[in-house]
Amino acid sequence: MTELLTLDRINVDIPIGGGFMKPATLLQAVNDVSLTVSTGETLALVGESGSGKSTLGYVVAGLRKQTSGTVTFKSGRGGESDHTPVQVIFQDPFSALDPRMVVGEIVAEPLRLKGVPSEKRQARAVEVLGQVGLPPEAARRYPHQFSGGQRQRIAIARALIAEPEMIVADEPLSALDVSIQSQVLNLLDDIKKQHGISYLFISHDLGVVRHLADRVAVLYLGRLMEVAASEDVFQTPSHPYTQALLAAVPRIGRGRRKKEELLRGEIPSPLAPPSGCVFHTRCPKAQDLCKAERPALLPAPGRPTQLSACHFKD
Ligand SMILES: Nc1ncnc2c1ncn2[C@@H]1O[C@H](COP(=O)(O)OP(=O)(O)OP(=O)(O)O)[C@@H](O)[C@H]1O
Repeated sequence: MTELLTLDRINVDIPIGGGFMKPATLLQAVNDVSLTVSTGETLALVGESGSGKSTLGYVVAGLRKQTSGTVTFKSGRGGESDHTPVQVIFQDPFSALDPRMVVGEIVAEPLRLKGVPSEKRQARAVEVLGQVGLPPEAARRYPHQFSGGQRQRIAIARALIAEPEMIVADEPLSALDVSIQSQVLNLLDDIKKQHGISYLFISHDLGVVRHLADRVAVLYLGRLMEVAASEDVFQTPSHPYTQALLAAVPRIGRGRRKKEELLRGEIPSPLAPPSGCVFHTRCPKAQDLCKAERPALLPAPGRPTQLSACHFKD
């Protein structure tokens, strides 16, 4: 597989507070993140709230500028330039759709911006609505006339019409009823197979991630803790933080372990991240070295493709 997206040492620092003669404090929302996503691959970004998943997704989608580091796309479409490489699907499909426009116009909006004539736009809109399981009449209705799951389908159609090579999906299922989530999940899976699109899939739901992701990147306080194939992350997690995240997921027959057995204390303030390994304040394996030195993201023992940023990894 060829690498479609390469992130090289991405940092996003957000200035907080400050004022006249008073410097702002820099919040390191994303810190030194390097990752690749191949053509047709789904990379999931996981981690607790505030770990920097959305901020990194916005950088990939071009919605936010990184403070330093580079984002490179290598299109698999050779000489073609008339396409948008990345589209985004957000968590809340209602606020993402303009309530005053009919669905056909909403879906065709990316083509309007490119100057595609109206008739051609509408025909394409009906075509992509069909691809997400909505009838041609949907084009003439308004967003409020649809259910949450249907609205997320409309958002997916709007992303598809631009023929992206990658979709950044930021918690695309979490605002939907549980009964609808698996339908939208299956649709995303089908689209990937049919169109060979890559996903950067942001989710805190590890069950969904296990179903959809080829590889998983685990973030904590803006830093990468572990990056590996999905089955390695779920079957033999290497980093103590990944192990704690997985152990907190209830499984049939064995329940959920107590949170305090897994993660000590609260997540530290991102404005004052711990020294060395940022996870050391909550880690059951932490030793003096962890306070002093930041561990590099390196292969786990005997597992060359499973990268883990821990001095004492399994
Ligand atoms: N515009 C902003 N102003 C101030 N702080 C911000 C801003 N955007 C992000 N942050 C901070 O950056 C850090 C990373 O936030 P981000 O939303 O990327 O995390 P996340 O993992 O996506 O969390 P969630 O799952 O809650 O969406 C957090 O500490 C957040 O408070």
